[in-house]
Order: sequence, then structure tokens, then C-alpha cells
Amino acid sequence: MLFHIRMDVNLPSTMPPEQSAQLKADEKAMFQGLQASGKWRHIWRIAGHYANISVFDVASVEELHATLSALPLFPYMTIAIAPLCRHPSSLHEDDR
Ligand SMILES: O=C(O)C[C@H]1C=CC(=O)O1
Repeated sequence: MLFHIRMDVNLPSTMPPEQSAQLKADEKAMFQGLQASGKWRHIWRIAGHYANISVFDVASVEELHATLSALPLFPYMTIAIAPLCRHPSSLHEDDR
């Protein structure tokens, strides 16, 4: 199942720099594992924002929730999700 996801990260300005650096390092490590596994299929930075547009490929809504809520930055994210299905006019057979 494919999901289009926007994640906006809102770290408190009062957070100590060492804590935010550790959170970002932990997030990057988890992200790269999920990318390597194919579950986090795409990611783009939204220009001008501490936010990304991503495409997740997971087996279920439950897996999506478990994956997102395990991210180190999850407590500081606003997340918007849209489920995706293949467009009938698409030339790409792997759009699913
Ligand atoms: O930077 C972000 O957009 C937040 C998050 C997503 C992947 C990652 O490494 O950090």
C-alpha cells in the first residue's frame, strides 16, 4: 500500500542543541534503514520548510502507524497522509 505523506518538523526553540542533534542523527539512521528496506520509497525536502514529502510502501495502515510513531522526531511532527492507488492512465506498472 502506498501513502503520500507530508511531515512538518517543529522542534521547540528551547530544546538544547545536543538533544536536537541527537534526535536528527537517530531519525536519519532510522530513515536510511527504512529507505534501504523499500518501505520509505521516496523523500523530498519542501523548499523553504523543515518538512518533507515522502512516499511510504507498507503492508497495512497499522504498519504505517507503527512505523511513523516509532520515528524519533514523531513527537515533534505534524503529519498529513493521503492513501494512493495507481492512476488508470499511468504508464508506470510499479505505481502500486
Ligand atoms: O528531515 C526531515 O524532513 C525529517 C526526517 C525525515 C527523514 C529524516 O532523516 O528526517
